[in-house]
Amino acid sequence: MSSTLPYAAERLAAVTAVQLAARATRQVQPTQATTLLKTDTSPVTVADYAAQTLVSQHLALSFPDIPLVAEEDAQDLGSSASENLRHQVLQCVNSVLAAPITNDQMLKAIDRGGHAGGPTGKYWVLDPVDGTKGFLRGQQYAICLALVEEGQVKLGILGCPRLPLQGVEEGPTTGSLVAAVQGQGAYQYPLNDEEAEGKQIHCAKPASTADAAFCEGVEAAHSSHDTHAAIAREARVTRAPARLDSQCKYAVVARGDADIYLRIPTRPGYVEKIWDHAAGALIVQEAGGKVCDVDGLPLDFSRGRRLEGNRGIIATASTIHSPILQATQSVLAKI
Ligand SMILES: Nc1ncnc2c1ncn2[C@@H]1O[C@H](COP(=O)(O)OS(=O)(=O)O)[C@@H](OP(=O)(O)O)[C@H]1O
Ligand SMILES: [Mg+2]
Repeated sequence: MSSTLPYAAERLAAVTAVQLAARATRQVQPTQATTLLKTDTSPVTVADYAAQTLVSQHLALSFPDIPLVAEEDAQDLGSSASENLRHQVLQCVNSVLAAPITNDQMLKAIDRGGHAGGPTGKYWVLDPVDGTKGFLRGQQYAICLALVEEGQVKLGILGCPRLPLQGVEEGPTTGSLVAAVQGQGAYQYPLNDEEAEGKQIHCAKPASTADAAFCEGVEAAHSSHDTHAAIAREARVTRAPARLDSQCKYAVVARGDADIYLRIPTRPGYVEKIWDHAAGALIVQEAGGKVCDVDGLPLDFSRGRRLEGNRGIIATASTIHSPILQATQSVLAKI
């Protein structure tokens, strides 16, 4: 891609950062990954901290003045009880760096991620290991990085180490990297193959919802499988859903391996985090798809670290967007 295109320098730095982080996470054995439970009881592992360190550090080299909104902070890692974990994270980080960093540099890099987000300026948005539960099960996860400017997502990268270049099935793979810049389309590459020619990807164009394939998260606590099934019945979707962790769901919709990603909240009160959606939503839109919340509103990334103005997520091929939104609203009206 020509270096004169808008956001070319940011894209290059972001892709390299994600590749570096993906290489580090691949060295962590999921079943033996040292894991902490955060205050919200969600898990965080050596891979999450290593990936956040590497992405934050790499971005700061080229763009020291662009702040970072990222999922993790170094508070738990800094405590004396976490010395063993801290040591493992530093080892993992330094195993992929030509010039090793120190413990203090690692903690500082992680804590660069505390930016508040919001409607003005430029900031990076990072989920270092999205789908941590999938990572721990040996299933899908993704390193997700976006650039937001004046509240709009301009750039999105998904590094998906366990996602084959085609299809939604698990299997031995070198992984996929999917990238989009606003107005420039969405592209896919083999993960970690810098030389490879990118392939432009597009959402499928199913003629009707009856031909459509939908996907959803694995964890029933993160979105309501029952409500998704009711929406599928209402919209006459006949195929069983594929279940995948992480923003790999956006990637498979963007390349036409699925047509619908539903994420309907299981309980009132959960507000989605911007790092769980920024990169993926742009990628689906740049592949020709549509993304909105259950009220049909565009996702508003300008409201801070969470999507304060939205409820749930619907990402679909554009040909079936309206019937899926209608079916969602009709089902939710009856609950
Ligand atoms: N209650 C609830 N509702 C909705 N979302 C929640 C909820 N709790 C957590 N999270 C966030 O879900 C992120 C993982 O999403 P997934 O799509 O991978 O979920 S699933 O496991 O496949 O169902 C996960 O991201 P990671 O922590 O990066 O894995 C969380 O940010
Ligand atoms: Mg996440």
